[in-house]
Amino acid sequence: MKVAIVGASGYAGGELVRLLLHHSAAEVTCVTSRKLAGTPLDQIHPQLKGFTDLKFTNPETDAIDADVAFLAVPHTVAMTYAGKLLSRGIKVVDLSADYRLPKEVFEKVYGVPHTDFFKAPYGIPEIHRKDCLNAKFVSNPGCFPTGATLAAAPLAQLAHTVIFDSKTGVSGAGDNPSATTHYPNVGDNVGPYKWTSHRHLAEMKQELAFLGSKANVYFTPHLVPVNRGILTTAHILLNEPLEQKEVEKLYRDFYKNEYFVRYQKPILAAVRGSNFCDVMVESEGTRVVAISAIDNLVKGASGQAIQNMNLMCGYKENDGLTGAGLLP
Ligand SMILES: NC(=O)C1=CN([C@@H]2O[C@H](COP(=O)(O)OP(=O)(O)OC[C@H]3O[C@@H](n4cnc5c(N)ncnc54)[C@H](OP(=O)(O)O)[C@@H]3O)[C@@H](O)[C@H]2O)C=CC1
Ligand SMILES: CC(=O)N[C@@H](CCC(=O)OP(=O)(O)O)C(=O)O
Repeated sequence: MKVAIVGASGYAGGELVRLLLHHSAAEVTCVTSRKLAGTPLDQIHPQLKGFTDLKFTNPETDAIDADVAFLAVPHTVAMTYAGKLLSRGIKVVDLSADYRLPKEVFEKVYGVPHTDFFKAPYGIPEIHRKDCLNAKFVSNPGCFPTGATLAAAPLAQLAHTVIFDSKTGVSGAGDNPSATTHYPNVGDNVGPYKWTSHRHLAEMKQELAFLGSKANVYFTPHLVPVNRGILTTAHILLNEPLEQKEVEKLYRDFYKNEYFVRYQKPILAAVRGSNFCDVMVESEGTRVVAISAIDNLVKGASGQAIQNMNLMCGYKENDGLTGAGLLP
């Protein structure tokens, strides 16, 4: 199966190539970058030296010859590629935010018009597996909403308030340097940002509502000096108290058939490089603290995108994704 990656010079694109090396059937045949057309991929992603001879090409949709294309480009860019690729019979997984929300919500949150909207499955397979199976297009979720939704899902219907507090690694900001990601500003520091207004809040609200929740949902992200990973602490305020063993059973049951969600103490460094989401809960009556850890570039982006490709194309859901994390 031929795979194209549009936006392969970025972090998510590089991670797609790395992970797909382990897939039983997928072969990456096209990697695009406008700025680096003609440059060998391994000059930009030296971790891939010896694994590929691919060179970057310009992302002209007519020239992309593939069975599946991943769009690892910024939001508002993906919408200029998705429809054209689909009309040529190419299945598409979009890693950007362009198809995660209804049109009017997207336009409000992102402050731009959507120029090619269509409805798409929201690719957290643990929540929307049926919609992703055999789909021609899947919208891959945001990194924060993935960790947050998986932390709160089993209690969604029993809560009146859910407060997500996340710590994220710097690779979440992509490979374009900025004052925020400048080392002296990040190192030895914890930086809250968009305290009450992060664009991912809309996805979190959407997913908890989909799970039947009527809870008020709040979210504050923090930048921490690590390259990869998101640790989310969910404060889940319940309508009625629940004992520890009841809450734990709810989580274990909810995820009992899920390969990628493990009920164990979440350690940020231990999921790095893997597609696992580790989650654990502690109850103090009407407040439950649920904590999840994911790698933002894997379960939060490229790994989950491959999980979705597997569902769309009929491969085992964990094909290419069985690698363990790293610790330390
Ligand atoms: N980093 C993360 O943790 C996560 C990222 N995502 C999403 O994945 C997508 C990629 O993210 P990331 O890899 O971090 O981003 P980067 O900024 O690291 O890379 C972006 C890529 O898109 C290409 N690109 C940019 N503009 C255009 C354009 N107009 N047309 C075609 N290609 C373009 C760039 O190459 P060139 O400019 O040379 O063409 C580059 O290859 C984004 O939508 C991001 O929001 C989702 C979840 C987590
Ligand atoms: C550290 C950092 O800046 N993280 C990014 C989110 C990561 C991401 O890529 O999310 P999208 O797919 O929705 O773009 C942010 O807070 O906007």
